[in-house]
Amino acid sequence: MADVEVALAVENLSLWYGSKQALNTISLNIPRNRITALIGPSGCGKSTLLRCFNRMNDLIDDCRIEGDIRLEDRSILQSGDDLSALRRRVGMVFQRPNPFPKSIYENVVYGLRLQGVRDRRVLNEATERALRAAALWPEVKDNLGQNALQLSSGQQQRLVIARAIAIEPEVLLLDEPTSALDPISTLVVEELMSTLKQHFTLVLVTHNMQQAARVSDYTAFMHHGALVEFADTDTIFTAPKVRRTEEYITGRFG
Ligand SMILES: Nc1ncnc2c1ncn2[C@@H]1O[C@H](COP(=O)(O)OP(=O)(O)OP(=O)(O)O)[C@@H](O)[C@H]1O
Repeated sequence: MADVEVALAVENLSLWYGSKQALNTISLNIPRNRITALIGPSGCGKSTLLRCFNRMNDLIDDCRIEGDIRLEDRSILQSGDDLSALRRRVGMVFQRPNPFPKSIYENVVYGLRLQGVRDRRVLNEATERALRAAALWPEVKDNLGQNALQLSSGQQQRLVIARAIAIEPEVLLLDEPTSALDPISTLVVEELMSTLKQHFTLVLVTHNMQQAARVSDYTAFMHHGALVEFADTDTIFTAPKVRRTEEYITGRFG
């Protein structure tokens, strides 16, 4: 990892839901402009760690965090911090496509309108740019006024990605973004991730080890809230250093 710059630095991060510890002293550096996959058996803490990066866990009562996360060298866990500013910099896409019941156009410009952008030309250009980047433009360019809920689920997921990137975040968090999609749409979104990393840092939670192996540059294997091994994806899948990683990727548990 000597040649890559760090987007997110996680330092001794621990998290409790009430008395239950879900993350245990995790430290790792998420490289900029790369795809980092978080893998591990159900309940190991993947989504919890992902949600720390845009402080979605703040919504949960009884959630306590120790340690630190730095985004481009500045801590994001300070209590006085502006959460909407953080979420502009760290966007998120969920398992089920969740477009708003509005037109395709209004979905894409949603974040820009919240920021007070009114200039029609700016909004139009941003819409085309985001939809092109999300590999959806050719399919929808003549129907931008159509209700987003009429799109297929694969198109909806690409629209949600367009909505997230329209405000040009630095980091895009993807929580099992293809698990509700058919195999063809899954491949389209996987190809899309590979092009998006030119502009964004991507962090991907996936249950699908083939997907992690196909699309990610780095893989973090987690178990029982701890980070067991973090390395470039080839190393994790072909020559892991820790026995538990090897047992997991060869399907011996999980
Ligand atoms: N809101 C919550 N309140 C209490 N416990 C929670 C909450 N969210 C998650 N947990 C617990 O924290 C642990 C980690 O959950 P998390 O969802 O991060 O795991 P995961 O690896 O993403 O799992 P999966 O692959 O099944 O989605 C689990 O034991 C889970 O039950």
